[in-house]
Amino acid sequence: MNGAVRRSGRRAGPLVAVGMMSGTSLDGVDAAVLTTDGHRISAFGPSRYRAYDDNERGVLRSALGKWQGPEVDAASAVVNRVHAEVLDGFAGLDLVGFHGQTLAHEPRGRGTLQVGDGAALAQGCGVPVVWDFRSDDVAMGGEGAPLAPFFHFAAAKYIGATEPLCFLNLGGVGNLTYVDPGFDAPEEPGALLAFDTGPANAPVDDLMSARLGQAMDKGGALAAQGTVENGALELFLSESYFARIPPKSLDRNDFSEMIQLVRELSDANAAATLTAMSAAAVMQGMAHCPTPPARLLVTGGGRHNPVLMEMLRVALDCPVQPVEAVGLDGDMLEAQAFAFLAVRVAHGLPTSCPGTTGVGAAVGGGVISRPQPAGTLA
Ligand SMILES: Nc1ncnc2c1ncn2[C@@H]1O[C@H](COP(=O)(O)OP(=O)(O)OP(=O)(O)O)[C@@H](O)[C@H]1O
Ligand SMILES: CC(=O)N[C@H]1[C@@H]2OC[C@@H](O2)[C@@H](O)[C@@H]1O[C@H](C)C(=O)O
Repeated sequence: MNGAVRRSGRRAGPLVAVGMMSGTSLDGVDAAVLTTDGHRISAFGPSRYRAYDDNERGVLRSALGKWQGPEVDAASAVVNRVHAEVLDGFAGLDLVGFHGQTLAHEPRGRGTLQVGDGAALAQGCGVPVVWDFRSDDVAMGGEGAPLAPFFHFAAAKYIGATEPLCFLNLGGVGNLTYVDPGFDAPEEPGALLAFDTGPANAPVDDLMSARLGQAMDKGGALAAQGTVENGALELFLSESYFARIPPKSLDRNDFSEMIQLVRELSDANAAATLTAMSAAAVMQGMAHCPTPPARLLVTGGGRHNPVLMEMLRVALDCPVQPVEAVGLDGDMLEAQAFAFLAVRVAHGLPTSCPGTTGVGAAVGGGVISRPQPAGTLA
């Protein structure tokens, strides 16, 4: 283990970290290796994906929105087991960044809950694990999300961006980061503005699951056959969330009643309308950017949906491209973000700031669990 893992605040050397993310889509676990000193990305490493099987996904789904109880314990056990399995495929690591699975998120209420036990994971793999990334930010008045923006800042520097640009993650929920790469550090006021745009793939996934027993609208094939119902779209856009000044964040199921807005529509028209809602939420979000960005780089599973991507291209004034256009991996960007954030936590650096979560001052969240030597465990 590299001795730099401490909350020192001084500039420490690069570490090899793996980040592991189980997102709101409940599709599976992404894991990706990154070498970084917490400021600069030195190198990207190997990555792995492990899909949840139907049984595991069912266990996670039944625990969504719950804070405790047997469903939460069962979900936690699935998360622990699958992450330990994924981690087994990596070698030569200094550190693990373990996001866990968000089950509930109410930053202005009961808090935020990501299940998964980082201490047990550290004991199992023999490498320090950084986890519970969001709680400190929420405790200090922040939204606790999104947290990828500090990584987006480093990614903008990595690709040599000189003008302000946006990253858009289209996961179950959508989140947007405006980055001004002219600043030296992500926590400088003005360097970042970030927030959740609204629901992204979750409503279409839920529709496909409820009506057709399928996990997603693959390639936007169903939406492509449908027509957008503008009345439902307007009702959706009248939600007060869209006018709220960012930073702001969402729980996966905050907009779950959207399905009701399309209940009278055919499968194809419902898919087209829900897809248009996700795109419209992004358009509303883009209006909050302090200056027009030079480009919108799209990451997350939604970039594989050509109908959604075309809706964004038609609606926005700037080029809309998958992050692959600048050499990044849009399936692994969030996992890489939690590798990056783990190193920042280990080096005593902040992981969120007023521009990204609305927290009062820059805060370094996360808990570090180190494996205990044999014989010291109770
Ligand atoms: N080929 C495809 N066609 C259409 N949609 C797709 C395709 N591939 C992935 N998706 C969508 O992307 C979703 C998964 O995206 P992703 O893995 O980025 O989500 P996540 O990381 O779980 O969510 P979040 O970022 O909100 O935590 C799927 O559930 C599906 O809706
Ligand atoms: C509470 C929570 O888990 N939020 C997720 C979710 O998924 C997308 C969006 O909502 C974003 O805010 C966040 O994840 C990403 C990785 C983030 O924190 O940047």
